[in-house]
Amino acid sequence: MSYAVKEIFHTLQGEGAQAGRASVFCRFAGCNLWSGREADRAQAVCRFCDTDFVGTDGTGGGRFADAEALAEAIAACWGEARGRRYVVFTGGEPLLQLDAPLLAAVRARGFEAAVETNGTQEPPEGIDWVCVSPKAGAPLRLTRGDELKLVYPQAGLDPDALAELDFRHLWLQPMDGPDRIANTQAAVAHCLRDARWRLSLQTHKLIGIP
Ligand SMILES: C[S@@+](CC[C@H](N)C(=O)[O-])C[C@H]1O[C@@H](n2cnc3c(N)ncnc32)[C@H](O)[C@@H]1O
Ligand SMILES: Nc1nc2[nH]cc(C(=O)O)c2c(=O)[nH]1
Ligand code: SF4
Ligand SMILES: [Mg+2]
Repeated sequence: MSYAVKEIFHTLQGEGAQAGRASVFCRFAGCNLWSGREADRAQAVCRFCDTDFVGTDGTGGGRFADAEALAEAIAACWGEARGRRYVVFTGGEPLLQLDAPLLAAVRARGFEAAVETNGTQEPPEGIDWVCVSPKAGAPLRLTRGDELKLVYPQAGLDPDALAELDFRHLWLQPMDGPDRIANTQAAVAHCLRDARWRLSLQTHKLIGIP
């Protein structure tokens, strides 16, 4: 299968339990919950997205003919850095494209693989770290994983119900946008009310890295 990739970049994971970890981000093009066009945002299922995932024109992006070609680009992006190699597949919605051959190809190059997903799709076997971020109005099919990251607040998503699912870490991530400050205060207040949840800040935005 070929892959449409918006961008590939080397940075620190900014969010969740792996925050601060050097990572190659492979951002796939396309999502099932929004076209990515601003004109469609108000009608989309997911309306608060902070990401441009349209096309293949970003840094290191392109159309990759097969898993070997994409894994080579990911390995080249990591370069000669020391320590455990780590790739985060995101998007867009990565589970529309991530498949067993690509996981095998990055593993063969020494990578552990993580995914950031909206939870509407079943993942292939063999992902080392699964982060699910459910979206109000979208079917949640993936109800287990390593971390659940709830962008907060979202009308129609009940933290109490989500806390019962099978995840090792539960995060509230304040929704970025015009209400970021109020959303952050609300997330802090919820973490104080219910210590099952911890606060996930988008630390890469705070320090101005990708
Ligand atoms: C751009 S999404 C791509 C992966 C996948 N489609 C998903 O939604 O999980 C990456 C992460 O950013 C989060 N996110 C998107 N827009 C956000 C916003 N405005 N504020 C805070 N987090 C946001 C998502 O919930 C997800 O955890
Ligand atoms: N540094 C950094 N950390 C991230 N964690 C999840 C991200 C994403 O867009 O999926 C992201 C991102 O875009 N940049
Ligand atoms: S599901 Fe993820 S990529 Fe798709 S629009 Fe929502 S936040 Fe953006
Ligand atoms: Mg991001």
